[in-house]
Amino acid sequence: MDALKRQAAARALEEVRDGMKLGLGTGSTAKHFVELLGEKVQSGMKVVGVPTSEATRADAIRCGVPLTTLDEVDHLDLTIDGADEIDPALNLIKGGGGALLREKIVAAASDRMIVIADESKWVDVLGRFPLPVEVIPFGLAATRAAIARAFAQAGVSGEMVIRKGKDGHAFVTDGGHWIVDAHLGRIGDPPRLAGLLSVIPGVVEHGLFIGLGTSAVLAGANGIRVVERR
Ligand SMILES: O=C[C@H](O)[C@H](O)[C@H](O)COP(=O)(O)O
Repeated sequence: MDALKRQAAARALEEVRDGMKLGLGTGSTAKHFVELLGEKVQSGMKVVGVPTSEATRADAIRCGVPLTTLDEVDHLDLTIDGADEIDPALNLIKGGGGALLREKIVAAASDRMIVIADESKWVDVLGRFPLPVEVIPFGLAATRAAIARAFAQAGVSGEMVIRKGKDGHAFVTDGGHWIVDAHLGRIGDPPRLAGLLSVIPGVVEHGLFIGLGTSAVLAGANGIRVVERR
């Protein structure tokens, strides 16, 4: 599996050109990309990256990839990031690693987003992977009730679980928020659910990425395929 992730990362690297401003994703697949990009930088390629998490920032520094911020540059040429699920419309579930908020800000500031993954992430319908919803701890019971109402309106339902860290306490994101993982099974209309969740005051962001992925690089036992968003 790890070899497939690296193959997808290597294929995406072929799209990187000298002088590009890049969004650097988070997770085990994106980490391969950062490492391979670091090798290119060592051999002379000039790029600059905006990391989507503190973990990726540390990886990029370790690999010698020059970094900037979205305060210093207001737009990026290309973001390369992993995903937890990808559907045929290139709607995504992201946030398995808790980085969805910065990932979405960075992807939205990019001209293109290439999603890199092994084939196991490709699904007909999103939802088997629990949907991460990043929330403010204040007023959480009220926010959960509002999320449940949004689920009902979108025709989905399922258990909501507050994500725990390794220490057994609530997992805290880089932004200082908590994550509710919603076990929905099947999300029939991802854009509708995304819209309903986005207007809930206590919801900071959710893991549905709609219209952000421009292509997906999928590595499987039979090779690599590239899917462009129609
Ligand atoms: O918050 C984490 C990110 O959305 C990751 O891109 C996603 O969870 C996929 O990670 P991995 O490449 O480790 O499966």
